[in-house]
Amino acid sequence: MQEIVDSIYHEMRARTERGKVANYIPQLACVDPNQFALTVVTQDGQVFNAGCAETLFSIQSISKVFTLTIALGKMGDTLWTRVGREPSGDPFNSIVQLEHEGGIPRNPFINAGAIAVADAVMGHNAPKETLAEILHFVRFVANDDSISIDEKVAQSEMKTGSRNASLAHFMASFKRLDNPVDSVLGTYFHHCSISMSTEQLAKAGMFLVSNGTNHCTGVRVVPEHRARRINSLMLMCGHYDGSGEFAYRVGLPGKSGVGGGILAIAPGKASIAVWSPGLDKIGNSKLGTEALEMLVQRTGWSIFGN
Ligand SMILES: NC(=O)CC[C@H](N)C(=O)O
Repeated sequence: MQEIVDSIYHEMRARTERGKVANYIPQLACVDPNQFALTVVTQDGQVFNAGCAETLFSIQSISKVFTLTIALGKMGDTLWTRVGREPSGDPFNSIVQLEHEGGIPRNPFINAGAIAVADAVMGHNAPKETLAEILHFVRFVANDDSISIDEKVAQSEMKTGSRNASLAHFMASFKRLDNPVDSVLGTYFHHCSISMSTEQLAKAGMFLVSNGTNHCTGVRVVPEHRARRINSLMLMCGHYDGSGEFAYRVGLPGKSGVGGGILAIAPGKASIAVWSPGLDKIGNSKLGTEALEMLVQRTGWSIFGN
C-alpha cells in the first residue's frame, strides 16, 4: 500500500495542470496550489501517508458529513422533513430549486441543505454551544483533540457570504429555519472552517468504513444502517453536480470541499483523504479526483468492482 500511495504522490507532483484555488473566499485564495497530500487508513487501522499529510487545510464542505451524522443522531428520520436526499444536478451554491420545492433543499451536502442541517443541529442552542458540540464530535471520530476552527477563514467566509445568506433568508421566508438566520449562518461558516490534515480526516472517516464502528478506536459511532445511508448520500450527492462523474471515475462514496480536500470511503477496506487545493470547474479538487481514480484502479476498491 505504501508503494501505491507513494507512486500516486510522485505522479501528482509532476502535474502542471492543477486547477484553480477557490477565490470567492479570500482566505482560501492565498493557499499554495502546489501542495498535495494523500492518506489511506485501512480497516485494521494502518496509516499510509504521502506528501504533506500533516499540513492543516480548510475542510469546508467535508464538514457536512459530520454535521449530517450529528443531526441524524439527534433527530433520526425526522431530519428528512427538512431536507431531501436526491442529487441536485445543480452547483453547490444554487438557489433555483429552492423556490419550486418550497424551501426544502434537495440534499444535506449542497449549501442550502447544509444550512438546514446546521439549523437542525442547533436545536435551541446558541452557535457557540453548537460549534463546541460539532468540534467535540469531529475530535471524537478522529480521536484527536487538537482539531480546531480557523477563525480567519470563518471571518473571510462571513464577509463574502452573500450567496449563503441569500439561501438562508430564502429558506427562512418559507419558515424552514428554527433559529435566526445570522446564528445559523455563523454556525455554518464556522463548521466549514474546521482545519484538518489528510491524516486526521482519513481517521475521522473510519466509522464509515466498518458499518459505523471505528476500528482504530474500537468505538461504535453510529448504528450500521446509518453508516450505510450516509455512504449512499455521499455517493449520490457528495460532489454536487459532479457526483455522477465522480461515481463513474472513482466509484466510492466521497465528499469534497472547496478547500481542495476529498474524503472517500471504501466500505470494508479503507478511509482515504486527499488534498490538492486546485479545483475543477465544478469546485471539486482536480488532482484529488485524479489521485483517487488511480488509487481505485490500483487497489480494485471501487464499490462497483474492478
Ligand atoms: N463546496 C464547498 O466546500 C462550499 C463550502 C463553503 N463554505 C461555502 O459555503 O461556499
